[in-house]
Amino acid sequence: MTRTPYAGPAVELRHAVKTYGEGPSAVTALDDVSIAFPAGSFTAVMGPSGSGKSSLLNCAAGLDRPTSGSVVVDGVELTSLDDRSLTRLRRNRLGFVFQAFNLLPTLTVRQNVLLPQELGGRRTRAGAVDQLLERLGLAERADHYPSELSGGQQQRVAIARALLTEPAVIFADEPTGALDTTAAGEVLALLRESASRQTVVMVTHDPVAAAYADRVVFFADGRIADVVDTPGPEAIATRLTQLGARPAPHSTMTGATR
Ligand SMILES: Nc1ncnc2c1ncn2[C@@H]1O[C@H](COP(=O)(O)OP(=O)(O)OP(=O)(O)O)[C@@H](O)[C@H]1O
Repeated sequence: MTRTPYAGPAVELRHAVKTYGEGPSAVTALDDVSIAFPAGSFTAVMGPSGSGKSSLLNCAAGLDRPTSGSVVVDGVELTSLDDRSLTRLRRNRLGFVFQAFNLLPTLTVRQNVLLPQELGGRRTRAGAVDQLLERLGLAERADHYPSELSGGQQQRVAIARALLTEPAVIFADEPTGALDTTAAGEVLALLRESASRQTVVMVTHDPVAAAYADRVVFFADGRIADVVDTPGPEAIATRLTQLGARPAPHSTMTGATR
């Protein structure tokens, strides 16, 4: 079946509200949030701890459902999908990269990259994994195990795994949180490069990491406090401090930016 390309934003939240709990102890993590992530863009989401970044990511990626409002991903209204269809859309159209690389230690690099496809019972085009590993500088590592790789290499394997299905959107949650400055720079450059084909939405506490994005969305108290196009790390750090965030413990502010 051919799919008509969808011309709208890759991800859009409309009046999204996310409330945890009920009554007086209820917490509003997303307070009427409307935002669109254009196709092919790279957006960093920042804000103080508890400001709603993970809630945004989880709702935008269909890992959680908003209490009210709507989420449209790649032209599909997520709130209208049952759990099975949502899982299928996540598998086929979305990629995920987390701080913990989430690789299986008993599988090689190649097997780790292929695992989601195989679990989903799908075939992979011959040569697709090798091409991807080549592109990500991992060609020599295809038959190695995660314990034989550096942190940066492991995260690149996780990115290869996320890219294999050529998803519409990559959601990254603190992808450089466990990496040193050099490895973080390599991973961020890869995400940047991917953003020409995929849309990337990345939650980070690190102003240097955020400076790789096309724009930074700042959250405070469950609302969007600011959206800034291509700010530098210093401007990002200043805005974060104004919003009440403490400096990130693992910030790579001392390292080079793009
Ligand atoms: N499952 C949950 N149950 C109850 N409250 C929750 C739950 N998840 C998040 N919250 C609350 O919702 C608010 C927003 O949380 P969220 O995790 O989205 O923030 P965050 O910006 O990602 O924070 P951090 O930077 O610390 O990860 C916080 O007050 C948090 O305590």
